[in-house]
Formats: sequence, structure tokens, C-alpha cells
Amino acid sequence: MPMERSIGEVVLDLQNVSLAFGGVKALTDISFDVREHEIRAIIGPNGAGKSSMLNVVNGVYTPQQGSIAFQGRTFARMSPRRAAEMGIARTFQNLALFKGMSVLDNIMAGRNLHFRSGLLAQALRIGPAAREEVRQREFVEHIIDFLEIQAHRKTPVGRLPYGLQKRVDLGRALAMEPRLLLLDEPMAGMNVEEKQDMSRFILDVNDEFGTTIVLIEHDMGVVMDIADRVVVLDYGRKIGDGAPHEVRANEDVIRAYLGAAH
Ligand SMILES: Nc1ncnc2c1ncn2[C@@H]1O[C@H](COP(=O)(O)OP(=O)(O)OP(=O)(O)O)[C@@H](O)[C@H]1O
Repeated sequence: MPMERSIGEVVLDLQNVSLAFGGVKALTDISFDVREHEIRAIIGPNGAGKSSMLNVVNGVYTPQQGSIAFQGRTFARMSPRRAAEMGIARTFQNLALFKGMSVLDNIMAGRNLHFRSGLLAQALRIGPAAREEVRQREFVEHIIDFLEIQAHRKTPVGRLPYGLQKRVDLGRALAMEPRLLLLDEPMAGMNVEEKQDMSRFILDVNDEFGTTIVLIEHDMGVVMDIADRVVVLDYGRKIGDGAPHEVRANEDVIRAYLGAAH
């Protein structure tokens, strides 16, 4: 049974974050927070700074100013290693899967890279490592069932339709048992039916695993359907923040969207 949805305390809190690449200001004085169990969307026209924002959260980019607090600990910067250790996982706009490997092995790889202890023993399949391998595999099988991709377990990922590849990418991130899941355009390039499926899986992950989710999404309809709160960026600045119906009625947001070629 799905858990009762209840949004909790602030788990991620960005304060006055600014990031520039040489003369290009990707983010200017951005503050926003994410609450436990929330689905938080980041939207905005092309080049608004959405991907940069995710890369600040998972430690790939170091902001010149500002701070990031995750689960009560405040940092001037997050390193990718620390982000992973603290349970922040992400999917990518361009899939980061091993195309020649099976669905099962891709998701397993996501788990092994994260829980990397005793890899040599695991490779040799001896003693406790053999039991550990069984336990890890059970968890991965659970994800495969959950995402309804059992029929494709052994299929090389590169042979699957794009929508299913995106689902495997979600599975790879879930294998890390994240506390915070960052999704970079999880519906990009999908048809309507695939978008509906992905929306449902994101809602189910949020419900059944209790995972807090931050996602970048271009499709306003999807955002309105699944997000609890939305941050709107434009030219690296925050121009809106609130419930979907609030940001949709925000004059600055309407102007940014009407002015942008979409
Ligand atoms: N590594 C980088 N080096 C230089 N400039 C960068 C880099 N990454 C992003 N930028 C610049 O920062 C700005 C914000 O880019 P970003 O990719 O974060 O926007 P976005 O909202 O994710 O765009 P899109 O919707 O097109 O993916 C852009 O002007 C971009 O050219």
C-alpha cells in the first residue's frame, strides 16, 4: 500500500547561490528549498540554468557564492563523492547507460558502483560475498518488477525503445537507494504515452519508496500534474517559486515563456 503522502521538513536548502563560467552568469543569487518527500520541479526556457542548478546540488559545479545545506549540514560546495555518500543520485538528459549490457546488468552496475565494498570478493563469489551478491540481486529484481521491465531483463539496453531506456536509467538511479533523486528531463524525447508512463513511475517512486525528487522538465502539463512546488529560472535568475497553479499565474513566468522560442 502506498504511504500517506505527507511533505516533511526541509532537506535541501540552497542560499544565495551564484555560478559563473568566465563571463557567463549561469546562476545569480538563487535560493530555494526542497522538503522531504516532495516532488520539486525546476522549469525555465533553454539556457535558464536548470542543469547548472542540478550540477551544483550534486557537486559537479562549485558555485562562486552561496551555500548548500543537505540534511542539516551546510557546505560552501558539495563534492560528487559527498553527494553520493549522502544519498543524492541523478539521471542524465543524455542517458548514461551501457548500451551493450542487459537491463539487469545496467541496474546492477548502478548498485555495485554505489555499494562498492568487497568488489574483488564479489567478483570471486566467495563466502559472505556470495550471499551479498544474492541480496543485491534481489534488490535489483525488486526494482525491475517495480518498473515493469521484467520482460526485458536480459535485453541489451541499446535495443530497447527510448522510453524504456529512460525507465532503465531511472532504475539505475533507484538502485542507489537515494534519499534525494535528481531527474534531468526524464520525459525528454518521449511520446505522450511514454510521458504518462514515466509520470506514473515518478509518482510511484515518490509514494512507495518515499524518495524526495527534484526534476527538470520542459513539459508544463507534466509539471502541473506531478510537482508539489515549482522553481522557475530565467537567464540564471529565479523568477517564480510556488505551487504549480501559482507559478502558472505569475506574470514574470508567463512573459518568460511567451518570450521564449519553444
Ligand atoms: N560547462 C559550462 N561552461 C560554460 N558555460 C556553461 C557551462 N554549462 C552551462 N553553461 C552556460 O550556462 C547557462 C545555463 O546553462 P544550463 O545548461 O544550466 O541551462 P538549462 O536551463 O539547463 O538549459 P537547457 O534547457 O537548454 O538544458 C547557459 O548560458 C550555458 O551556455
